[in-house]
Amino acid sequence: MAAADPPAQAGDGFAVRTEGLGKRYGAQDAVHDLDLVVPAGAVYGFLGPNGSGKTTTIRMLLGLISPTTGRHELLGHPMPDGLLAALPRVGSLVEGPAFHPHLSGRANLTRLDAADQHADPATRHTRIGEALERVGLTAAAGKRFRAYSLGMKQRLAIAAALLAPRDLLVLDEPTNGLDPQGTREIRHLVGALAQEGVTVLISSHLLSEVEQVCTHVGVMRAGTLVAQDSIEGLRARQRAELVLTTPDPDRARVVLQRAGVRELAASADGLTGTPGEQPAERIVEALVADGVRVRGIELRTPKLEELYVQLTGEGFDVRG
Ligand SMILES: Nc1ncnc2c1ncn2[C@@H]1O[C@H](COP(=O)(O)OP(=O)(O)OP(=O)(O)O)[C@@H](O)[C@H]1O
Repeated sequence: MAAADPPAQAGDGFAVRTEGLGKRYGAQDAVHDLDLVVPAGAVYGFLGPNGSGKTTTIRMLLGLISPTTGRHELLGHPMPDGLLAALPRVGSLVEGPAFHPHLSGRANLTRLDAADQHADPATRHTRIGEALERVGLTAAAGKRFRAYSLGMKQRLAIAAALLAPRDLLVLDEPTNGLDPQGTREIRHLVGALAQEGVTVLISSHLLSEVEQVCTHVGVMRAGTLVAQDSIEGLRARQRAELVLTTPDPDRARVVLQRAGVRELAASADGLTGTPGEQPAERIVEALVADGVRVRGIELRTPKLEELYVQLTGEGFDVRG
């Protein structure tokens, strides 16, 4: 599969690139002026609350619906003209293939593979065996589809998307409705595919489900892309906060200002502020040297989740 078949060169190193892409339904902009950039080789977490426009975007990217505005490229091919050239290298899980409940996982894949006019019947058995192996369904291959857990069903759908070698895999909410174990399995699978050089675009309304596996994220809010960056880039935007607990806030304020701490604000039991270059231990030294009684000091880096809540204006569901 993709391991033995190196990814074709995506255009300028981008698997997906959109410019001013938009979709209007009546008076509603479901997606507005979208400039999405998915570097080749990335695992791109496409995040946003329900209804923020992720599925509409994915459907436009895959040519399932026509954009109202803008343009986009898929694996370097301008759409829609390059659809036939790009699509064979793109696997997707959007609505999911229709599986037959009474047939086994293997038999379902055989039906799908047989329906693909580009698939060589001579290598079908091997191809299906490899796809099942890849998603960890070899042992359950003979089980009827209806007896599969939701996680197994999702993995079978990914196996179906992997029947041909792919450079790009687009997964729309693949962890939706899965238990933590099923979610971990999908994450593990995405990580393994990325290791093989497959670019993955994975949408989710749950940051916590994709954060560990993503190299890049894009955040949608009400049809607009409100942030797009590498995970490191996003983390770098996070400003640490200094939280000082002291019964001497006035004196502490003077010392902290001198130590380069900005945006000082009174809290119930001390002060908070944004630290400058000085490390925490130097700040403590300075406070103690000036007779400030330090009951507690903490340098807190907000979690990425908090940034997303700010960006989307509403909380993501966070599974505990
Ligand atoms: N065919 C359609 N006709 C009219 N409105 C639509 C259509 N498809 C989507 N929308 C609207 O566009 C907006 C974006 O929907 P979309 O499904 O893309 O969001 P999403 O981020 O994928 O959310 P979810 O996770 O719930 O699927 C929503 O307000 C939705 O109601």
